[in-house]
Amino acid sequence: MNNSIQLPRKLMLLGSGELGKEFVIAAQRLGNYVIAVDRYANAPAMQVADVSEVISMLSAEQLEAIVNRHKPDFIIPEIEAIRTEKLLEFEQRGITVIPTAAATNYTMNRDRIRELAHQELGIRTAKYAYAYTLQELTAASEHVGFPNVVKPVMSSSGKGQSVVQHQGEVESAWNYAIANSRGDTQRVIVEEFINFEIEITLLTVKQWNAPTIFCSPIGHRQERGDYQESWQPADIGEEKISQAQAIAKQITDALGGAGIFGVEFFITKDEVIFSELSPRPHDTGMVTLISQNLNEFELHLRAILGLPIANIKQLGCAASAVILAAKTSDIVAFTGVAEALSVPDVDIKLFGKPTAHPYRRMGVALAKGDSIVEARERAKRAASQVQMV
Ligand SMILES: Nc1ncnc2c1ncn2[C@@H]1O[C@H](COP(=O)(O)OP(=O)(O)OP(=O)(O)O)[C@@H](O)[C@H]1O
Ligand SMILES: NCC(=O)N[C@@H]1O[C@H](COP(=O)([O-])[O-])[C@@H](O)[C@H]1O
Ligand SMILES: [Mg+2]
Repeated sequence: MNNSIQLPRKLMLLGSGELGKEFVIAAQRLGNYVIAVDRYANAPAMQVADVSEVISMLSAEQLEAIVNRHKPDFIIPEIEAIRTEKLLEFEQRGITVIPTAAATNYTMNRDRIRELAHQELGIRTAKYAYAYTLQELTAASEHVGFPNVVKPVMSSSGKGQSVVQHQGEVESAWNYAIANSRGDTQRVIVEEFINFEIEITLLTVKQWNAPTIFCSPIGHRQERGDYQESWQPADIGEEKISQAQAIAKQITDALGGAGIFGVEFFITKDEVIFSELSPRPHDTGMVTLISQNLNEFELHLRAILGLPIANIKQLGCAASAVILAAKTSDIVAFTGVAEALSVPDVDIKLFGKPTAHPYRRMGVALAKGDSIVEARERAKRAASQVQMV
């Protein structure tokens, strides 16, 4: 046990959405000082942080200015779209970047992490190819085959992603990907469509001076490349759990550092196929707000600070279902929360995002049940009762 750990610490969070908000709450509960950063004011995590900064996180100069102003002990990325080369510099100056600056660089874009997993570590992934132009995408699609999935190399939550059935749909997939790409790379990845039985997130906790530990697998369902509901535990059998854990260990060891990772897999009848990972809490992992003794945000915090995690206890069948905005609005208000909360073992989190647009995630419903079916049904019903007005 490390008795030399001193609290509070100064944490700078780069990205301040719903995942950051729960992380800040966990950090505040141990009295830490948090600087919440994002591209817009009054972002969810800013509402619970000590101070906030509004900057472009893709700008090296703006990152430099706020790091000099606040002198954090830790820099904790919450999104991918960050000038990660600058994080390498901060790390060299003695600031701890989570999980490491190199890991944030590997996972900023889909191509680097895919090359690490597939080329360097020999991990099974979907067949894939890249393209910089529509012409290249046409050729790459032919190589990968149909149906396939086209995604910008830099994007998240399914932005710019489409399933392509035949050559006639390639051009619109290209245009959609380029229009929704974040950052400055005009590169897309095309992947073989995997007809999986279930997809899971394996929350993997990498610690500085203790073994890597795992949460029980989280099953999820996605639409438009974005998560709609998740549940824990996901029933994939012990053998596939072991296989997924071994892959998650291999790839998180290669990335190094400490913190929680959301490692995503497609599970087919016979195979465990690595998809991608987040070097931070995962959206589908919000179910742990109700399903574990320590949620994914508390686990991330403890791993970062080097605090012990004596046990992770799964508390039984639980589920989450998202609450999405239906239209664009500068006024965010809800009805139906009271109705949703009248059901036992149901909870609602509203993120406090200041504006809405179609499909923007505004909140989440959480539920427990005697079975996964019951927990999912309760979470979905509760989510559908909450309506934006
Ligand atoms: N090759 C594929 N075969 C089948 N389905 C896929 C494939 N790639 C992506 N999907 C579906 O789209 C979802 C989103 O894809 P992916 O995780 O790559 O995107 P993302 O934008 O990084 O999402 P997030 O940031 O929310 O994790 C997957 O969870 C899966 O449901
Ligand atoms: N799949 C990644 C993910 O869920 N990220 C979460 O969504 C926020 C952005 O939301 P916004 O697009 O509504 O601003 C991010 O800040 C993070 O909390
Ligand atoms: Mg994903």
